[in-house]
Amino acid sequence: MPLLEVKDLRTWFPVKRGIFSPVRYVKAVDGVSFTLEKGEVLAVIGESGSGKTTLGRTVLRLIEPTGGKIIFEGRDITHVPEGMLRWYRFSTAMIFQDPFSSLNPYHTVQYILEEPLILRGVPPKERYEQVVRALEEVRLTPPDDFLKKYPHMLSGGQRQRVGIARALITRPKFVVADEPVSMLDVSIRAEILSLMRSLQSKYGITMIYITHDIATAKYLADKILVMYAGKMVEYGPFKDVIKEPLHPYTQALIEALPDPDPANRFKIRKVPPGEPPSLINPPSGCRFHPRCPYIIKGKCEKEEPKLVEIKPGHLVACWLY
Ligand SMILES: Nc1ncnc2c1ncn2[C@@H]1O[C@H](COP(=O)(O)OP(=O)(O)OP(=O)(O)O)[C@@H](O)[C@H]1O
Repeated sequence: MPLLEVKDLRTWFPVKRGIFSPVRYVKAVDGVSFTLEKGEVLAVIGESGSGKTTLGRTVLRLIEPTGGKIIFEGRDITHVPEGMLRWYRFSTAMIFQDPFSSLNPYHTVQYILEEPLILRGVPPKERYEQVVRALEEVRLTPPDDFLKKYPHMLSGGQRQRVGIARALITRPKFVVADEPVSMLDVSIRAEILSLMRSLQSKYGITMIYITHDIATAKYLADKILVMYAGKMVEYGPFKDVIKEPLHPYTQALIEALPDPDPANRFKIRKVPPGEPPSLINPPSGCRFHPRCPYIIKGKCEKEEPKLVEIKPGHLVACWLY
């Protein structure tokens, strides 16, 4: 049994312009499906506004889904009321993008780490021991140097280590990490991602890693799900997708990676120009068609492509296949 199954998930936000105008929807997540076995990491990739954060928050049931199903450990939790979600809250955690605003500035590191344990009724002595161990695990050592500090006394990287320690201190089974390194200095990103990978594999945590930067996914991802304008356009094992990206959008994301070879620096790349489309009024047919270099006129702008399995576990939604 997979740890997490997400089927045709939809999260639409109603928007109303005036009293008499009809309600329209921002279709932030529009038909996303994937499966995660225990200990697997799924990277969710896409440009800003493609619905990645909404997907992560919906799966954590921080946003009410509009449709589809979320099944965790075989239990359908899609619309379970908050009062009955305690066990799910205790099994899950989130690592946030912004380590500057996600930690309470008035609390010490010790309290920030203790708080989730207090909520779970862990006695004080055990709490202290777990906090010290958590600081050691995220390499904030010696722990005594950090216990009494406040977030503003730490660097960005140190704060994100506290954020990771806080998310993992309760040993969650499933974690959503939303752009955890995008606000950090480039020089420390790899270190933080490697730390996350080592803790994730040590504790067999199942994880969704959200990023707009496909290059950072290599540190963590077993699988990859590429989102464009609320839709999943490609999904499969990380190695297969990177080696042979099928969707023109995935190909563009991979080509847009900085090339370490200076000889290739001035090579013209196939990055499709333009902006991600509006989610209130998305393009007809394939949502990517206005930017696609391989558009099939008369088809792509009219009919929406369905996901098809090209190789075992490797799916793409594109009329080229
Ligand atoms: N509560 C809300 N009400 C209305 N629209 C929303 C709400 N939350 C998100 N949206 C819209 O949903 C779309 C997807 O947003 P989301 O934050 O999920 O994208 P993202 O891919 O995570 O982008 P980013 O990387 O910029 O966070 C955006 O158009 C956003 O404006």
